Amino acid sequence: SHGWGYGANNGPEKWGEDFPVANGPRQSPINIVPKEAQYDSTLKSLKLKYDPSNAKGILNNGHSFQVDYEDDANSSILTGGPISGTYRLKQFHFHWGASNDRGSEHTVNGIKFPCELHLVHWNTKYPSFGEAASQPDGLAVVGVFLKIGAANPRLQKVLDAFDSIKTKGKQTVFANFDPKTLLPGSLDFWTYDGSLTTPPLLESVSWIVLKEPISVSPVQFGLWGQKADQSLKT
Ligand SMILES: C[C@H](CNC(=O)c1ccc(S(N)(=O)=O)cc1)Cn1ccc2ccccc21
Ligand SMILES: [Zn+2]
Repeated sequence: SHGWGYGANNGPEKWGEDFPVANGPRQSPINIVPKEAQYDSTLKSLKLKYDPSNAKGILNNGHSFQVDYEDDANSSILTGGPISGTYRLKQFHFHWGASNDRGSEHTVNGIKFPCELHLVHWNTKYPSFGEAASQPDGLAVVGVFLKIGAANPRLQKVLDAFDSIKTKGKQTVFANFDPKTLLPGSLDFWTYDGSLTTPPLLESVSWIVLKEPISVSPVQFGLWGQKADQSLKT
C-alpha cells in the first residue's frame, strides 16, 4: 500500500498530503538552539519510575524498532519536568539514518545525531493511549540523543533482539528491561509543546529532550544499520 515512509515518494515532504496537520502550529521535530532557550524556574526535575517486568516485546513496525510496555497500571510512570499529573510509559523506539551524519529527528544548533531514542508516555487523565494521543496534553515523549563513542552495554540487549525481527511486522518477546538504564547521568532537559514526529503527526506531545547524549560504539551502531529491514529509513 502507499503508506507513509522515508522515501522520495512517501517521505516527510509528502506527509502533508495525507496528514494536513503537518502544516500545523506545533509540529516536531525542531532545531534546538540552546542559547535561545529560556530558563524556567517553575519546571520540576524529571521523575521516571519504571518496572522492568512491564516490558512485553520488541516489534519491527517498518519505521522503527519499538519495545512495548504493559500500561494498565501506574507501575512505569513519568512525573515532574514540565508536565502535571502522571504519564504512563507505553513504548520506546529509535530513529536512525543510513549514515552517522544523520538519523536523529531533533537537532541541536543544526547538528544531527546518528540516532535518537524516544520514550513515549500518555496522560493518565485519559482512559487510554489512543484517547490521549489526540489531546493537546495527552502525551509526553522523552528524547535521548545517541552519539558514536564508547560501547554501551545497556543497549546490547536491545541490539541483540534486532537479529530476530529483521523484517517489517516481526516481533519477539522482550522481557525484564528497565529503560531507565538507557538514560544519561544528567536528566537536564529542554522542553517544548510539539507533535508526533511521524504520521499521524498529532499535536499532543510535551517534548522533553535530554541535554546529555548516551553513547553507542561504531561496532554496535554499524550492526544497527545492517539489521534494519529495507522498509526502514534509507
Ligand atoms: C498514534 C499511533 C501511532 N503513532 C504512535 O504511536 C507514535 C508514537 C510516538 C511517536 S514520536 N516519534 O513522536 O515519539 C510517533 C508516533 C496510532 N494509534 C492511534 C490510536 C492508537 C491506540 C493504540 C495504539 C496506537 C494507536
Ligand atoms: Zn520517535
